[in-house]
Amino acid sequence: MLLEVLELSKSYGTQKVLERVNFGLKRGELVALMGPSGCGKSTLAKCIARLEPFSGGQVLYEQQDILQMEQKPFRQALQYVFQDQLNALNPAKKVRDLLGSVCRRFQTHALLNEALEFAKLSPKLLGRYPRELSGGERQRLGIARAMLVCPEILLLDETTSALDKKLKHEVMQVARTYQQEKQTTILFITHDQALAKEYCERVMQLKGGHLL
Ligand SMILES: Nc1ncnc2c1ncn2[C@@H]1O[C@H](COP(=O)(O)OP(=O)(O)OP(=O)(O)O)[C@@H](O)[C@H]1O
Repeated sequence: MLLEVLELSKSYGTQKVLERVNFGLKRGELVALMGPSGCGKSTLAKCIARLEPFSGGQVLYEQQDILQMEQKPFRQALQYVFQDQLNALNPAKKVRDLLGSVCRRFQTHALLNEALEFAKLSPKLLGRYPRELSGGERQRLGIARAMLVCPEILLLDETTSALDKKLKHEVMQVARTYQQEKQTTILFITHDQALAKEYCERVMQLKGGHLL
């Protein structure tokens, strides 16, 4: 297993959101995480991405406890793409700089064109601010930024929910091509059962704090 979630529990105050959740992700898998609104899907992804502390259990990446990993190798291993890209992207930076800062940080300039192509983003958009993009373009920009890091694991949190049918499929095709070519492991959080069935190898259901 590339990633193992063991007995993961998480509460916000007195509200128990996740109770002893267990699952594993193999290298190169595209897996959907579904469940009713508010059941804890984003919370689970954020715990795995170290964006939320968890109350119990462990997450192992290649058998290492993620909480023991240094920040840089951890970010290199795992990228989380937020649901709300308008808030996730720095509004003062143009697309070129938003992508460039990732390239500089990870010295992967050669990947810029590849990421643009993968994400079906026109180079014409490089001079625009995030607010000057459509919702779909912003979502794809979020994915392109994460791709530039070349992570082993991508967590896509409802990256298609605000999009129309055609764009949903475009985003999923981008994700699946990337997964197949790079053997990236993708956890795709969605409410869209048809999309999950069409693109994902398996579907996990979260309900009442447990995986069914
Ligand atoms: N920072 C927070 N502080 C307190 N409670 C929170 C916080 N974040 C989420 N919650 C609560 O935890 C529960 C799970 O939220 P979460 O966002 O993980 O659900 P979700 O399954 O991703 O929902 P959705 O499908 O609607 O996006 C909800 O009851 C939510 O109100």
